[in-house]
Amino acid sequence: MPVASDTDGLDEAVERTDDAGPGGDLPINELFCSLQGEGRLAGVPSVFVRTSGCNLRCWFCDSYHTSWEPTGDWYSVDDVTAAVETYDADHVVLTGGEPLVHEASVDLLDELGDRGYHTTVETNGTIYRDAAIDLASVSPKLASSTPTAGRDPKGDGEWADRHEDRRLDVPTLAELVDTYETQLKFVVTGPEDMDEIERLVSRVREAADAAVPDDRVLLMPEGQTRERLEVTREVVADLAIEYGYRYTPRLHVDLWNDAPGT
Ligand SMILES: C[S@@+](CC[C@H](N)C(=O)[O-])C[C@H]1O[C@@H](n2cnc3c(N)ncnc32)[C@H](O)[C@@H]1O
Ligand SMILES: Nc1nc2[nH]cc(C(=O)O)c2c(=O)[nH]1
Ligand code: SF4
Ligand SMILES: [Mg+2]
Repeated sequence: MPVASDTDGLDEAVERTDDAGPGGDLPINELFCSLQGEGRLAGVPSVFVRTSGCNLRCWFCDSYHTSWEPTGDWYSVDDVTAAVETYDADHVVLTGGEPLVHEASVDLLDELGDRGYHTTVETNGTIYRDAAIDLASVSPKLASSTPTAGRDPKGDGEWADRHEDRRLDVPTLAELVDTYETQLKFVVTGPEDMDEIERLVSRVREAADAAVPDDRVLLMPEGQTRERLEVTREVVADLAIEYGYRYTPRLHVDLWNDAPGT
Protein backbone atom coordinates (compact mmCIF):
# COMPACT_ATOMS: atom_id res chain seq x y z
CA MET A 1 0.00 0.00 0.00
CA PRO A 2 1.63 3.30 -1.05
CA VAL A 3 2.34 6.12 1.34
CA ALA A 4 0.28 9.09 0.25
CA SER A 5 -0.19 12.56 1.65
CA ASP A 6 -3.83 13.54 1.55
CA THR A 7 -4.62 14.28 5.17
CA ASP A 8 -5.35 17.99 4.99
CA GLY A 9 -7.46 18.88 8.00
CA LEU A 10 -6.56 15.71 9.94
CA ASP A 11 -5.07 17.63 12.88
CA GLU A 12 -8.23 19.69 13.24
CA ALA A 13 -10.39 16.56 12.96
CA VAL A 14 -8.36 14.78 15.68
CA GLU A 15 -8.97 17.79 17.93
CA ARG A 16 -12.71 17.68 17.27
CA THR A 17 -12.61 13.83 17.72
CA ASP A 18 -14.88 13.49 14.69
CA ASP A 19 -12.02 12.29 12.55
CA ALA A 20 -13.96 9.73 10.50
CA GLY A 21 -13.13 10.02 6.83
CA PRO A 22 -15.70 9.36 4.14
CA GLY A 23 -17.73 6.30 5.18
CA GLY A 24 -15.68 5.70 8.35
CA ASP A 25 -12.34 5.39 6.56
CA LEU A 26 -8.95 5.37 8.30
CA PRO A 27 -6.01 7.69 7.54
CA ILE A 28 -3.13 5.30 6.80
CA ASN A 29 0.49 6.45 6.84
CA GLU A 30 2.05 3.07 6.00
CA LEU A 31 1.32 -0.65 5.99
CA PHE A 32 4.09 -3.25 5.91
CA CYS A 33 5.23 -6.64 7.20
CA SER A 34 8.15 -6.86 9.62
CA LEU A 35 9.13 -8.41 12.94
CA GLN A 36 7.47 -6.97 16.02
CA GLY A 37 10.41 -5.02 17.38
CA GLU A 38 9.13 -4.15 20.85
CA GLY A 39 7.49 -5.73 23.85
CA ARG A 40 6.56 -9.24 24.91
CA LEU A 41 5.94 -10.34 21.28
CA ALA A 42 9.28 -9.02 20.00
CA GLY A 43 10.49 -11.16 17.11
CA VAL A 44 7.03 -12.27 15.90
CA PRO A 45 6.35 -11.65 12.17
CA SER A 46 3.57 -9.07 12.06
CA VAL A 47 1.76 -6.78 9.68
CA PHE A 48 1.97 -3.16 10.82
CA VAL A 49 -0.90 -0.78 10.10
CA ARG A 50 0.18 2.76 10.91
CA THR A 51 -2.61 5.32 11.19
CA SER A 52 -1.93 9.04 10.95
CA GLY A 53 -2.83 11.69 13.54
CA CYS A 54 -2.09 11.96 17.27
CA ASN A 55 -3.46 13.79 20.29
CA LEU A 56 0.06 14.12 21.82
CA ARG A 57 3.41 15.46 20.58
CA CYS A 58 6.36 13.63 22.16
CA TRP A 59 9.57 15.45 21.22
CA PHE A 60 11.23 12.09 20.45
CA CYS A 61 8.37 10.65 18.35
CA ASP A 62 9.86 8.10 15.93
CA SER A 63 6.81 8.54 13.66
CA TYR A 64 7.06 12.27 12.99
CA HIS A 65 4.85 12.04 9.91
CA THR A 66 1.92 10.75 11.94
CA SER A 67 2.12 13.28 14.76
CA TRP A 68 4.03 16.53 14.13
CA GLU A 69 3.30 16.57 10.40
CA PRO A 70 0.70 13.89 9.75
CA THR A 71 0.58 12.44 6.24
CA GLY A 72 -1.31 9.54 4.78
CA ASP A 73 -4.39 8.75 2.78
CA TRP A 74 -7.89 7.61 3.67
CA TYR A 75 -8.64 3.92 3.10
CA SER A 76 -11.75 1.91 3.81
CA VAL A 77 -11.57 -0.74 6.52
CA ASP A 78 -12.19 -3.35 3.79
CA ASP A 79 -9.21 -2.11 1.77
CA VAL A 80 -6.92 -2.13 4.83
CA THR A 81 -8.08 -5.64 5.72
CA ALA A 82 -7.43 -6.81 2.14
CA ALA A 83 -3.93 -5.29 2.24
CA VAL A 84 -3.20 -7.09 5.54
CA GLU A 85 -4.32 -10.37 3.99
CA THR A 86 -1.71 -10.14 1.23
CA TYR A 87 0.98 -10.98 3.82
CA ASP A 88 1.73 -14.38 5.35
CA ALA A 89 1.45 -13.35 9.00
CA ASP A 90 -1.18 -13.98 11.64
CA HIS A 91 -0.26 -11.09 13.94
CA VAL A 92 -1.30 -7.52 13.21
CA VAL A 93 0.03 -4.46 15.02
CA LEU A 94 -2.20 -1.40 14.82
CA THR A 95 -0.11 1.67 15.58
CA GLY A 96 0.27 5.31 14.63
CA GLY A 97 0.17 8.10 15.46
CA GLU A 98 -2.44 7.31 18.03
CA PRO A 99 -4.70 4.63 16.52
CA LEU A 100 -7.40 4.98 19.16
CA VAL A 101 -8.23 8.57 18.20
CA HIS A 102 -9.97 6.99 15.21
CA GLU A 103 -13.38 5.42 15.69
CA ALA A 104 -12.80 3.33 12.55
CA SER A 105 -9.93 1.54 14.33
CA VAL A 106 -12.62 -0.37 16.22
CA ASP A 107 -14.16 -1.57 12.93
CA LEU A 108 -10.75 -2.61 11.61
CA LEU A 109 -9.90 -4.53 14.80
CA ASP A 110 -13.27 -6.28 14.74
CA GLU A 111 -12.75 -7.31 11.09
CA LEU A 112 -9.27 -8.62 11.87
CA GLY A 113 -10.52 -10.44 14.97
CA ASP A 114 -13.26 -12.11 12.91
CA ARG A 115 -10.58 -13.33 10.49
CA GLY A 116 -8.58 -14.91 13.31
CA TYR A 117 -5.71 -12.43 13.52
CA HIS A 118 -3.98 -11.75 16.81
CA THR A 119 -4.14 -7.99 17.28
CA THR A 120 -1.75 -5.77 19.20
CA VAL A 121 -2.62 -2.09 19.59
CA GLU A 122 0.21 0.33 20.28
CA THR A 123 -1.39 3.19 22.20
CA ASN A 124 -0.39 6.07 24.43
CA GLY A 125 -3.11 5.08 26.92
CA THR A 126 -5.10 8.33 26.91
CA ILE A 127 -8.14 6.95 25.04
CA TYR A 128 -10.26 3.90 25.80
CA ARG A 129 -12.20 2.05 23.11
CA ASP A 130 -14.06 -1.24 23.26
CA ALA A 131 -12.55 -3.38 20.47
CA ALA A 132 -11.10 -6.78 19.54
CA ILE A 133 -7.70 -6.15 21.11
CA ASP A 134 -5.62 -9.19 22.08
CA LEU A 135 -2.70 -7.22 23.50
CA ALA A 136 -2.96 -3.59 24.58
CA SER A 137 0.61 -2.32 24.29
CA VAL A 138 0.23 0.82 26.35
CA SER A 139 3.03 3.37 26.43
CA PRO A 140 2.13 6.09 28.96
CA LYS A 141 4.06 9.25 28.35
CA LEU A 142 6.39 10.59 31.05
CA ALA A 143 7.34 14.20 31.81
CA SER A 144 10.54 13.59 29.84
CA SER A 145 8.46 13.27 26.63
CA THR A 146 7.11 16.84 26.77
CA PRO A 147 8.18 19.04 23.83
CA THR A 148 9.52 22.03 25.73
CA ALA A 149 10.93 24.91 23.67
CA GLY A 150 14.46 23.52 23.95
CA ARG A 151 13.57 20.17 22.38
CA ASP A 152 10.64 20.88 20.10
CA PRO A 153 11.35 19.24 16.69
CA LYS A 154 9.13 21.68 14.85
CA GLY A 155 8.36 24.90 16.71
CA ASP A 156 9.10 26.66 19.95
CA GLY A 157 7.26 24.66 22.62
CA GLU A 158 3.75 25.58 21.43
CA TRP A 159 2.50 22.04 22.12
CA ALA A 160 4.07 21.69 25.59
CA ASP A 161 1.04 22.67 27.70
CA ARG A 162 -1.45 20.64 25.68
CA HIS A 163 0.85 17.60 25.73
CA GLU A 164 1.39 18.00 29.47
CA ASP A 165 -2.37 18.26 30.18
CA ARG A 166 -3.21 15.16 28.15
CA ARG A 167 -0.35 12.75 28.56
CA LEU A 168 -1.56 10.81 31.63
CA ASP A 169 -5.06 9.64 32.49
CA VAL A 170 -4.98 7.05 35.27
CA PRO A 171 -8.68 5.99 35.05
CA THR A 172 -8.21 5.31 31.33
CA LEU A 173 -5.03 3.32 31.99
CA ALA A 174 -6.91 1.30 34.64
CA GLU A 175 -9.78 0.62 32.23
CA LEU A 176 -7.34 -0.67 29.60
CA VAL A 177 -5.63 -2.89 32.20
CA ASP A 178 -8.99 -4.23 33.42
CA THR A 179 -10.31 -4.97 29.93
CA TYR A 180 -7.34 -6.23 27.93
CA GLU A 181 -4.19 -8.25 28.31
CA THR A 182 -1.87 -5.29 28.79
CA GLN A 183 1.79 -4.40 28.86
CA LEU A 184 2.92 -1.01 30.15
CA LYS A 185 5.88 -0.03 27.96
CA PHE A 186 7.73 3.06 29.12
CA VAL A 187 10.15 4.98 26.92
CA VAL A 188 13.09 5.63 29.25
CA THR A 189 15.52 8.47 28.60
CA GLY A 190 17.56 7.93 31.79
CA PRO A 191 17.51 7.15 35.53
CA GLU A 192 15.61 10.38 36.27
CA ASP A 193 12.49 8.80 34.71
CA MET A 194 12.28 6.03 37.30
CA ASP A 195 10.54 7.94 40.12
CA GLU A 196 7.68 8.88 37.83
CA ILE A 197 7.41 5.30 36.53
CA GLU A 198 7.27 3.89 40.07
CA ARG A 199 4.62 6.42 41.13
CA LEU A 200 2.52 5.85 38.03
CA VAL A 201 2.66 2.05 38.29
CA SER A 202 1.47 2.35 41.93
CA ARG A 203 -1.41 4.62 40.92
CA VAL A 204 -2.52 2.25 38.14
CA ARG A 205 -2.31 -0.72 40.52
CA GLU A 206 -4.53 1.14 43.01
CA ALA A 207 -7.05 2.18 40.36
CA ALA A 208 -7.31 -1.15 38.50
CA ASP A 209 -8.97 -4.37 39.63
CA ALA A 210 -6.66 -6.53 37.51
CA ALA A 211 -3.10 -7.15 38.66
CA VAL A 212 -0.13 -5.47 37.00
CA PRO A 213 2.79 -7.83 37.66
CA ASP A 214 6.32 -6.46 37.38
CA ASP A 215 6.93 -8.50 34.21
CA ARG A 216 4.11 -6.55 32.50
CA VAL A 217 6.03 -3.32 33.11
CA LEU A 218 8.57 -2.87 30.34
CA LEU A 219 11.42 -0.41 30.10
CA MET A 220 12.33 0.54 26.53
CA PRO A 221 15.38 2.67 25.74
CA GLU A 222 14.62 5.95 23.97
CA GLY A 223 16.22 5.99 20.55
CA GLN A 224 15.22 6.34 16.94
CA THR A 225 18.68 5.40 15.68
CA ARG A 226 21.35 2.78 16.41
CA GLU A 227 23.67 5.57 17.50
CA ARG A 228 21.24 6.85 20.11
CA LEU A 229 20.42 3.32 21.34
CA GLU A 230 24.11 2.71 21.84
CA VAL A 231 23.92 5.41 24.52
CA THR A 232 20.56 4.49 26.14
CA ARG A 233 20.37 0.67 25.81
CA GLU A 234 22.76 -0.34 28.56
CA VAL A 235 21.59 2.35 30.98
CA VAL A 236 18.00 1.14 30.63
CA ALA A 237 18.98 -2.55 30.87
CA ASP A 238 20.72 -1.79 34.18
CA LEU A 239 17.60 0.05 35.41
CA ALA A 240 15.44 -2.99 34.56
CA ILE A 241 17.71 -5.18 36.69
CA GLU A 242 17.73 -2.66 39.54
CA TYR A 243 13.94 -2.14 39.64
CA GLY A 244 12.84 -5.68 38.72
CA TYR A 245 10.94 -4.63 35.60
CA ARG A 246 11.30 -6.16 32.16
CA TYR A 247 13.59 -4.74 29.46
CA THR A 248 12.44 -4.57 25.88
CA PRO A 249 14.78 -4.09 22.94
CA ARG A 250 13.95 -2.15 19.78
CA LEU A 251 14.79 -4.90 17.31
CA HIS A 252 13.81 -2.88 14.22
CA VAL A 253 16.28 -0.15 15.19
CA ASP A 254 19.04 -2.69 15.92
CA LEU A 255 18.37 -4.53 12.64
CA TRP A 256 17.33 -1.80 10.21
CA ASN A 257 17.94 1.53 11.97
CA ASP A 258 14.15 2.16 11.93
CA ALA A 259 14.06 2.66 8.15
CA PRO A 260 10.55 3.23 6.71
CA GLY A 261 8.70 -0.05 6.26
CA THR A 262 10.55 -1.82 9.07
C1 LIG B 1 5.03 5.94 17.43
S1 LIG B 1 4.23 5.25 18.84
C2 LIG B 1 2.57 4.99 18.23
C3 LIG B 1 1.62 4.47 19.26
C4 LIG B 1 1.20 5.44 20.36
N1 LIG B 1 1.02 6.76 19.88
C5 LIG B 1 2.19 5.42 21.50
O1 LIG B 1 2.94 6.37 21.66
O2 LIG B 1 2.20 4.41 22.21
C6 LIG B 1 4.83 3.55 18.88
C7 LIG B 1 5.76 3.20 20.00
O3 LIG B 1 7.00 3.83 19.79
C8 LIG B 1 7.44 4.38 21.01
N2 LIG B 1 8.40 5.43 20.67
C9 LIG B 1 8.18 6.54 19.94
N3 LIG B 1 9.30 7.24 19.78
C10 LIG B 1 10.27 6.56 20.42
C11 LIG B 1 11.67 6.78 20.64
N4 LIG B 1 12.30 7.86 20.16
N5 LIG B 1 12.35 5.86 21.35
C12 LIG B 1 11.72 4.77 21.86
N6 LIG B 1 10.42 4.51 21.68
C13 LIG B 1 9.72 5.40 20.99
C14 LIG B 1 6.16 4.81 21.68
O4 LIG B 1 6.30 5.05 23.05
C15 LIG B 1 5.27 3.63 21.39
O5 LIG B 1 5.51 2.58 22.31
N1 LIG C 1 9.37 -3.59 13.60
C1 LIG C 1 8.66 -2.67 14.25
N2 LIG C 1 8.15 -2.98 15.47
C2 LIG C 1 7.37 -2.05 16.07
N3 LIG C 1 6.72 -2.18 17.24
C3 LIG C 1 6.01 -1.06 17.46
C4 LIG C 1 6.23 -0.17 16.41
C5 LIG C 1 5.51 1.10 16.29
O1 LIG C 1 5.97 2.02 15.62
O2 LIG C 1 4.46 1.20 16.93
C6 LIG C 1 7.10 -0.80 15.52
C7 LIG C 1 7.70 -0.46 14.26
O3 LIG C 1 7.58 0.63 13.69
N4 LIG C 1 8.45 -1.45 13.67
S1 SF4 D 1 1.98 9.52 21.52
FE1 SF4 D 1 2.99 8.08 20.12
S2 SF4 D 1 2.57 8.82 18.03
FE2 SF4 D 1 1.96 10.45 19.47
S3 SF4 D 1 3.74 11.78 19.51
FE3 SF4 D 1 4.00 10.34 21.20
S4 SF4 D 1 5.17 8.57 20.37
FE4 SF4 D 1 4.42 9.81 18.63
MG1 LIG E 1 8.06 2.73 15.58
